[in-house]
Amino acid sequence: MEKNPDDLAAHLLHATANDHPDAHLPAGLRTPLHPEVVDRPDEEKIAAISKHFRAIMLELGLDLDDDSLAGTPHRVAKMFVQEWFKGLNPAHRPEVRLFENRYQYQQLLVERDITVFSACEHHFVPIVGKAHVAYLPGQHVVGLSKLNRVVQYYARRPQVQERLTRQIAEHLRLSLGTPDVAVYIEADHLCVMSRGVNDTSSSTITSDYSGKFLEDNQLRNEFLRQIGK
Ligand SMILES: Nc1nc2c(ncn2[C@@H]2O[C@H](COP(=O)(O)OP(=O)(O)OP(=O)(O)O)[C@@H](O)[C@H]2O)c(=O)[nH]1
Ligand SMILES: [Zn+2]
Repeated sequence: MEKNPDDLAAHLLHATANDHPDAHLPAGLRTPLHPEVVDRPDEEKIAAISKHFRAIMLELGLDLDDDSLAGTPHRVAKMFVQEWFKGLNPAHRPEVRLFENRYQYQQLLVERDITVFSACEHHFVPIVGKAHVAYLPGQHVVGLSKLNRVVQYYARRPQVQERLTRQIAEHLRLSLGTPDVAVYIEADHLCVMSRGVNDTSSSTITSDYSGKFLEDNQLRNEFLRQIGK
């Protein structure tokens, strides 16, 4: 039985300010958030982060009066709030628009090579990679760009790749109203490449298969073939 794709939209519509922004996801998949800070306006967050980052730069011994460095605390704060971590703000959660599947397209649909820019939550350095997502349409098809937008929404947070993969898969299952979803992410972690073990050649692969992708090896292999694996 297909779940009504309006369920997620209805839930989000009725979510109150006190709800966790990931309240639609199972508890273990929610990004750990501090309840009092989530609702602060962007301008307040940028001002506070800017102040703290300035202190970090001073501790490093940098001259904040230098004309090239003077604006850096504000630049970094703006980048964190409005770009790198914009997925922490539920105002940026994409609306997943569905269309009636009048043409009865029922084969595999793959959106491949979706750019992933994220950040490792342990070291706050970039995770860069590609996501490949697929689903089997039922009564509805999704506007293609919404698949990219869902990936980007969850990527633009401090992350671990496993949770990112599972959040995307769960969100797609809910919003598409089908369990037949596959998510595959391959990414380079700057925390592994540029420090610690300093390994510039290893990369990390994660995947999430559900519904027919779990039951049907042929379908899963076709997905993997289509993404060049
Ligand atoms: N499971 C998982 N681990 C990650 C991810 N990104 C980074 N890590 C790891 O998080 C771990 C943090 O381990 P710690 O031992 O606390 O940190 P550390 O001393 O900086 O570790 P090293 O990187 O080994 O120097 C490291 O092993 C990282 O490689 C991710 O997406 N998933
Ligand atoms: Zn890291």
